[in-house]
Amino acid sequence: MDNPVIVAIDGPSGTGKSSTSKAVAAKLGLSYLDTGAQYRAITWWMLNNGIDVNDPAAVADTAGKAVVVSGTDPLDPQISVDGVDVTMPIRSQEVTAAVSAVSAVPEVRSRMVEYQRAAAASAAAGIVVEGRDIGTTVLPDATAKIFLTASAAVRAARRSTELNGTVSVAATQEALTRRDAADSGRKTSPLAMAADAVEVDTSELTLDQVVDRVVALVEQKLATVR
Ligand SMILES: Nc1ncnc2c1ncn2[C@@H]1O[C@H](COP(=O)(O)OP(=O)(O)OP(=O)(O)O)[C@@H](O)[C@H]1O
Ligand SMILES: Nc1ccn([C@@H]2O[C@H](COP(=O)(O)O)[C@@H](O)[C@H]2O)c(=O)n1
Repeated sequence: MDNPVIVAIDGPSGTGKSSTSKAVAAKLGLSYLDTGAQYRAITWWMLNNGIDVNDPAAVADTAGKAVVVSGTDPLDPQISVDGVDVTMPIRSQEVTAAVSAVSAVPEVRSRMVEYQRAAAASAAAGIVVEGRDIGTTVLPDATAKIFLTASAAVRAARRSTELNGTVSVAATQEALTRRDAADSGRKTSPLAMAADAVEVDTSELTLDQVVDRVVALVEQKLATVR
């Protein structure tokens, strides 16, 4: 039997990782894991339990207490913490503003990485895993590694459209640039492109074009290893 296919899709905020990863997984018949949702879920739990998310010692002390369970169906990705479905609440502005501080704490990362490697190991056909450090740290032996990029202006415009213009493009761009700087600047497994990843700039591409390009890259890789 063929080895499971592991696809790592990393990149800055709003470059299209989730949209692309779900579609690629569905097309290739693979599982799907949104690691950003896991960091958001533990952040939601900390905020909900009155933990000061700007106090790394308090975050580290409580990092092991929450049980995060991620679904891996690309057509219906769900996530829960301590049995509470948090699929929607983890997208709040409050969680988005706090998540980079929580994800920078090494104790949080080591727990999430355990979950992520376990999900990859148990995906029978294989899995598409999206995040910031999948190709560099979590799954360095992935079959294919993609690093999605797009200009900050394009990302902000797309996100603002998604939010029906309720947040201005300028404020959206400022927030995503700040989050990228925090994620790139942290000590433990920062946002970075793996040396053997292929960069795909999505600025001028439709989602369908990005998906086709990523599927082609995975198929090319598989042709060389199988
Ligand atoms: N190629 C594309 N063309 C147009 N819009 C796109 C494209 N890719 C993604 N989008 C849109 O851009 C927005 C951000 O996409 P998505 O949530 O997939 O990015 P992300 O990298 O997972 O973001 P985050 O890092 O914040 O989780 C969504 O509204 C999505 O529909
Ligand atoms: N592998 C990862 C994935 C995410 N993060 C952190 O989570 C935040 C939210 O991620 P989204 O993809 O949902 O936007 C992100 O800003 C990072 O702080 C991470 O550290 N590592």
